Amino acid sequence: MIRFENVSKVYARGARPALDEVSVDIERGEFVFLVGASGSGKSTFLRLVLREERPTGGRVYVAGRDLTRLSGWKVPSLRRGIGMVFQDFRLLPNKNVYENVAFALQVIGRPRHTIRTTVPEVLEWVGLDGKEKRRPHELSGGEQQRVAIARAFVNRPQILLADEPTGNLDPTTSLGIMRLLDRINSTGTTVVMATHDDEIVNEMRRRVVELSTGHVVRDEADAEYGRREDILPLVGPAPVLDAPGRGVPRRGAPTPRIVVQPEPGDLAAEQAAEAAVEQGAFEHDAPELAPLAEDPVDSHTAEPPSRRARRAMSGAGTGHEEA
Ligand SMILES: Nc1ncnc2c1ncn2[C@@H]1O[C@H](COP(=O)(O)OP(=O)(O)OP(=O)(O)O)[C@@H](O)[C@H]1O
Repeated sequence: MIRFENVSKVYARGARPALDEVSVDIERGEFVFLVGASGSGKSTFLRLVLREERPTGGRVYVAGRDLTRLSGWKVPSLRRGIGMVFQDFRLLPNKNVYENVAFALQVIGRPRHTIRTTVPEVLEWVGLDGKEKRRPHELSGGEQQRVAIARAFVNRPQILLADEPTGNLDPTTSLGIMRLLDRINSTGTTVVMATHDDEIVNEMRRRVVELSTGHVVRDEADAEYGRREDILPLVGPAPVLDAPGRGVPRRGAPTPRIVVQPEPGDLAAEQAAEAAVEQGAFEHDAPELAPLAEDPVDSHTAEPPSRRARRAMSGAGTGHEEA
């Protein structure tokens, strides 16, 4: 579904390559974590998949298309098949929840009756029914991220890219978001998520591609955030290694919640608008959406997140059983 062949990217003012001879093959339906220190090249990787940037060397293939040769007028059709979720949500502040999601369908020319049925369905699926009329500033961070995910998924893309989607959320809220992404993945959508969240990666145990100064230094199935020796604390008591999420220092501590006003050139809006020009790129048969059961939005459970995470990720309530 996504193939990088010896891909290098040197930015015009970049001192060193942001990516250097990177080769990665991601199959249809995979869930892949992109990890690595700040500046290691994760966002650059995602931008190349979206054709926001072009490689300076090598080839990038997405859904069988060679993006290095893709003409500009075909880029909207490429992006129509890719949903994108960001750390800072990027919702339209003057539109309510329903309108934020409906907008993504309006700009690609979906008929009104389709929008009227699809939007409530996807909002229920992400756990936001009853909140359709709220504006982004009336929602918690986790709820805003659910709106952003609904907007990215409403057109049923083949690929969902997420750049630090839990970066502004607390661990329990992050877990709800991960369950949602897991569930989206279980419908057949390929998910690639850049993250610093070691707890999430360790709980999910999916494929991990680790970048370091633009090189792939690890590509491992069912993996943890870092190698064991990398996540031991330098000082203090030894962590309890048989209790995931406990005693392991978090690298990506949550930052305060923020609501970002989209720039005039907001990518999501731009993507959607561009997509209106182009039709029919990545249609695929998506399974029926069932509501996301029993997953409280921003739950304030007294249960420790790590215990809840283990239970959720190990089967009960992952959403797989309902799909
Ligand atoms: N537009 C740009 N122009 C010049 N250099 C850039 C540009 N974008 C990124 N870089 C550089 O490319 C390298 C990789 O950046 P990138 O944003 O891909 O890293 P990252 O792993 O996503 O980092 P973070 O985790 O902080 O988001 C960094 O050295 C960065 O300074």
